[in-house]
Amino acid sequence: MSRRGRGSAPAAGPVQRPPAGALRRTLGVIRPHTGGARLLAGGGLLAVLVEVAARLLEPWPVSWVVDGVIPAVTGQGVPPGTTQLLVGAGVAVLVVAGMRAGAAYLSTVAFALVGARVTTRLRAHLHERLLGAPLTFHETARSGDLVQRVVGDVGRVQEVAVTAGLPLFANVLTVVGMVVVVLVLDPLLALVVVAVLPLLVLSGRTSAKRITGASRSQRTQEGAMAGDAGEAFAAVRTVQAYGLVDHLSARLRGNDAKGLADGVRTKRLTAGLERRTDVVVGAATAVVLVMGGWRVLQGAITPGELVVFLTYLKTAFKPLRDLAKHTGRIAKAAASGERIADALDEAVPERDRSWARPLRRTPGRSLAVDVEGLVVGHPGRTPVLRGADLRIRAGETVALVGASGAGKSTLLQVLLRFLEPQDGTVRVDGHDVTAVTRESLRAATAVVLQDSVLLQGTLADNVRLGRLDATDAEVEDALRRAGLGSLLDVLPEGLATSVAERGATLSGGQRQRVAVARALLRDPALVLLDEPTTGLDARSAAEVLGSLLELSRGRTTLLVTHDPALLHHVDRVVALEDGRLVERPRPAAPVAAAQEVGR
Ligand SMILES: Nc1ncnc2c1ncn2[C@@H]1O[C@H](COP(=O)(O)OP(=O)(O)OP(=O)(O)O)[C@@H](O)[C@H]1O
Repeated sequence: MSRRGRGSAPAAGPVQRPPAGALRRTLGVIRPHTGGARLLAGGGLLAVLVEVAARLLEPWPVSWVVDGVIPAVTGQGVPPGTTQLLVGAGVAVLVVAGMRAGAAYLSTVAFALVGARVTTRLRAHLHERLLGAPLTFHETARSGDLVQRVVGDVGRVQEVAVTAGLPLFANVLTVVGMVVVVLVLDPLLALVVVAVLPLLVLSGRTSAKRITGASRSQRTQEGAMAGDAGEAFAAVRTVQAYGLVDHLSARLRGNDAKGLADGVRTKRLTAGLERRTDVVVGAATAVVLVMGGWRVLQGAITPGELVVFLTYLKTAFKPLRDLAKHTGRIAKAAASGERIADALDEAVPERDRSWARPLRRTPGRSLAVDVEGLVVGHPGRTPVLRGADLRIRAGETVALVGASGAGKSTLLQVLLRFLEPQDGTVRVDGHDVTAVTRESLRAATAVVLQDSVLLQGTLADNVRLGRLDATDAEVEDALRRAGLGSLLDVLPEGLATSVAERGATLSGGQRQRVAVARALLRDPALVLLDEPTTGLDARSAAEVLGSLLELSRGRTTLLVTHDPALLHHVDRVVALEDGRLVERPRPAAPVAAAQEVGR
């Protein structure tokens, strides 16, 4: 990933983007996924309002008691109805406490549910978008960093939205409510409280900017680290064989240290903000205490009302201190939200042309392929194919040979629409590939690559990736046709045998045949094979060859290979030379073929 450091160039130091922008982008990312959770959010909001009202009512029974008992304390006798007042105050405290507890519980549950629903949708959307992104995107992105965004960053946004966003919202409402009540009681005293607020907002804003910057940098480091770790685990055999464990661990430690430094900076900034808030609020309390006492002496307010003032200030203390704490956490979540927004912005799905139509195919019928004057290259590079022509009749098998880097795999990428022709045309069954939908073209095609990837799951699950609705019988038939019948017979759990991640528990040849079984299940009209036997020993290669012949029989097949043994079995051989395709005689014997390919 490029622009804002998809792990490659971590953004460090001062902030490049104001937190308001980061926060706005985060909210923009969340908003489309809130549909359906709005009713629940509305209920949660109502509960928050009730909780805020309870918080505002809380000190009033105390005020009644203070004002009620003062005459007795000052020797003016016990006013009538004092007992009822005391009992009433006690009941009121109980009612308000119950109201507050119930409302707080309901709002927490409601917002936790909203958070979970929205997050599930956002995560699924991000995952789908990234998985469907063009290969050019994935060529520069690091998979570990993308995983970090899908799992870690989305999780952090959710966690903070529920545990900080909600309290922050309730706290802001509480402070506003308190200011209103205090204004009604004594505008002069209220002025002191109101004067403090802009100070707090200003200091919060500046700190939030810095915290977002440090958090963003920390998250980028974490993404880079996830990228490093993901690559290392994926290549664990090479890492151990080359004795690279210490080297790669040291690299991870280096990245970790940089990330931790940013983490400490974030903590320092947050702690600074919280302590500044303490001092400002403490100063405001001192002023209210002095001025409040003076106003009571003047008779402007009652002692009970002064108690309300002071209780409000004490109660406001907590929201304000929390406000500082939550500002920091929200700034961190905004940094995560930005990373999600960046990924969504950059992983723009490839759109089919507006006139593109699905490729219609009749089951069992193959498709002819016509390549005419094809010019194509990788983004930012000079074209690899420069005027290539090729015609493959329906059902024909053509081998494509050529030196390493000649552009053989590039041609397959064009046939799969991973790359767009810069000039010339590629037709499948007479239709220009750019005028058919990618989905239908790929649905008609099966691919077997040099190193077939298996996913965690059972053997059947892995074959079924070729066609998700295939029955067990169809899966078994495909495996047997791919030459894995004897393996299936000796496996105690048969189709239900677990396959380790990336197929580590199968041999290279078996993995390739599972991939062929997967392709067979698709009943493809076009088969693309990219060096399917490379890296296998002679015996495994011969076994895989058998399954490949079964797959290509009667199907239009383009086979990229360096393996002379495969060339006997094809109808024609074409070679890629200087960006063009030239017909070659089909070798008569493996030795001759080897010489031919090795030219
Ligand atoms: N994603 C990419 N981005 C930029 N250049 C690329 C990319 N993939 C391949 N290339 C370049 O395009 C050229 C053709 O590559 P391609 O993989 O098609 O060759 P090939 O004939 O299949 O080679 P091999 O037999 O070694 O697999 C090479 O010079 C390669 O460096």
